[in-house]
Amino acid sequence: MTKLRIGIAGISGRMGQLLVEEIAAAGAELSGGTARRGAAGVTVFPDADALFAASDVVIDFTIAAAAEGHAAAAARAGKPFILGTSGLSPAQEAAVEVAARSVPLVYSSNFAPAATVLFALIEKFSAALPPEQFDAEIVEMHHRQKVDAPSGTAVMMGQAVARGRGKTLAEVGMESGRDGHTGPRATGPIGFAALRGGQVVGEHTLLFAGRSEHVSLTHRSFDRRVYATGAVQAAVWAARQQPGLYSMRQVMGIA
Ligand SMILES: NC(=O)C1=CN([C@@H]2O[C@H](COP(=O)(O)OP(=O)(O)OC[C@H]3O[C@@H](n4cnc5c(N)ncnc54)[C@H](OP(=O)(O)O)[C@@H]3O)[C@@H](O)[C@H]2O)C=CC1
Ligand SMILES: O=C(O)C1=N[C@H](C(=O)O)C[C@H](O)C1
Repeated sequence: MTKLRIGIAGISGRMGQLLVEEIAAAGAELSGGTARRGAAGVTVFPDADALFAASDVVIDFTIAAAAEGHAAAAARAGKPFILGTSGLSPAQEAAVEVAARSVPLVYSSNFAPAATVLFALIEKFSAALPPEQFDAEIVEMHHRQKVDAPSGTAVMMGQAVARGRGKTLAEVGMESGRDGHTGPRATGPIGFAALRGGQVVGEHTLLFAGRSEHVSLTHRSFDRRVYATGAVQAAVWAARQQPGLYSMRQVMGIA
């Protein structure tokens, strides 16, 4: 049986290096990757088009500015695409949605299984805890190298809170990085705070703060390999799908 050939955009990165190992562990074949300064021991292609030509599926953990072009390259090649990069702007996400009209595209800012389950739970909590009674606040902490804030996972948590309340995140609003004379907290918007320091892999807490009680939901990653395992699982799954934009919840079969 021929092995699934998986390529990695950003093969030299923290996630890219772990993906090399997880692709082998899954019994798939590494086609190679892209890396602007090269990478030892793997095939490095000159650009994304060459990477897609040599791959059955490509996984992207790069930066937002590059991810949009990689999604377009997926559409040109007609190959499934797994997008883990966070921090995309609304315009960049719109470009990803366009690409997903012609190829299977799994997009998630967190491929860890327990985080994926948590998004589903958050919707249920939020549907039962109305904004007039419970303020939703999200606090995240990451390693000092992280370049985007709030994290993609924090945004996905916010989206899940909004969905549970029958709205989009844009409709409920985000209050990010409060500073100075902010006035009292508004009813409805979701608060976001980002801490950066050391080598924290990823910690996220969603707090529902009511007048007389609080409930908080926390996810902690101790090893970023958990994301690489999930992304490879998504790649194997996407290779069998029709074109469309998919979530990790769909990959895992979580309603
Ligand atoms: N969805 C999830 O589960 C997870 C998502 N992430 C996200 O994945 C992304 C990458 O994280 P991480 O691996 O820690 O980051 P790194 O900085 O370690 O790696 C980023 C990679 O992107 C490449 N890159 C940078 N700029 C460009 C560019 N302009 N064009 C092409 N490639 C580029 C770099 O390669 P080079 O410089 O060699 O070209 C490098 O290999 C982040 O957005 C992060 O938030 C991280 C963990 C889990
Ligand atoms: O940059 C990281 O490291 C991580 N990024 C993702 C995010 O932005 O949520 C996932 C995880 O938190 C690690």
